[in-house]
Amino acid sequence: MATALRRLAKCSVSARLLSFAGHSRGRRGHFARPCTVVAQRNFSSASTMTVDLDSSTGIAVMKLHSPPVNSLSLDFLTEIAISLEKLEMNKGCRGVVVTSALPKIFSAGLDILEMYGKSPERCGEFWRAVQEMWLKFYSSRLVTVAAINGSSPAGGCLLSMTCDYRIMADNPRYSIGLNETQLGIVAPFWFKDTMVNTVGHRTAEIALQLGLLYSPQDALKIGMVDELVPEEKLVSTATEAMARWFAIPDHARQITKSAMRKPTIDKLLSARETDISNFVSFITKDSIQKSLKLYLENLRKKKA
Ligand SMILES: CC/C=C\C/C=C\C/C=C\C=C\CC(=O)SCCNC(=O)CCNC(=O)[C@H](O)C(C)(C)COP(=O)(O)OP(=O)(O)OC[C@H]1O[C@@H](n2cnc3c(N)ncnc32)[C@H](O)[C@@H]1OP(=O)(O)O
Repeated sequence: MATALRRLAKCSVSARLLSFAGHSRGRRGHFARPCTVVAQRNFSSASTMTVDLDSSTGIAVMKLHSPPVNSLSLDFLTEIAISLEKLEMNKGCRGVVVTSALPKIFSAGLDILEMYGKSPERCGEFWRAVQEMWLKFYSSRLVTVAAINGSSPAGGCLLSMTCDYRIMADNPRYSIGLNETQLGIVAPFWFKDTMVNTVGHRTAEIALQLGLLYSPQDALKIGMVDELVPEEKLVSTATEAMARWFAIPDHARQITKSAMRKPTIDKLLSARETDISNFVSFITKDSIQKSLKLYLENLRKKKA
């Protein structure tokens, strides 16, 4: 099943590129299994998330549910990317709210177990799926809002930064940021570019080098998130925020989004294979594997 999903993901890259600037309408036939929208019905087949599209508002809510921490494994990334692709293909959908179904955690970022002790081939396949998820979200024609209802380190922060707008639960126990350097790894250029596009160059420089994780209040101060609300109001605030974006004609908003993001997207598209081989050679180094091992042990010790 997961392999079939991944194959489908690979085939749909061209569809994603067409989706820029409003060319996506009426392309439902591109999929072997077009999704049928029923008001308030869940149409996701994956067990790791639910996707509910309200056809009266055009807003879908994607709730990530991959216990214990929504870490982004190869299969989970593929399911997320395909779920977004299905929404993209659906004329009735104009926006998506991404949130977590797990308590206290939005996403723990990339699944460290996908990067530790794996073959170079598997690491390459994993990295392609990370790229694909980023490309799909960053280039989405939809209005994307992250409703961050828990901690969101590294890849979790990246996922939220691909969205057009971020609302976080105002809970000082949660944190968000690109903390890669703390694991002894390096955020690749397109993580860095997404961060720079979100918070500006100087803040990104400090945040990335120190691998900082911010409290919601501090994340608001630096512009990593746009709004803080009490947790129980998160999804309702996200759907309300969506109304402001829906008030703008879709084509004007989509072309503007494309103009803002296209240079960053093109940079990865033109270096995709090199980026994969850089990742594979970096992550499979003995020294990096040792850092990851230590980090995993510390995570486990923290619990004991
Ligand atoms: C030259 C450059 C070229 C190319 C680029 C090269 C490299 C770039 C490479 C990689 C980029 C990576 C980006 C990432 O996303 S790395 C992942 C970073 N994530 C983290 O650091 C988060 C770690 N986790 C936590 O901080 C916490 O778990 C928490 C705050 C999310 C939740 O805390 P809790 O106390 O609620 O839960 P825990 O007890 O800590 O965890 C439960 C369980 O889950 C396991 N786990 C946690 N996070 C991960 C993860 N990211 N991947 C896999 N597994 C994870 C944790 O170990 C526990 O497992 P056990 O129950 O003990 O088995």
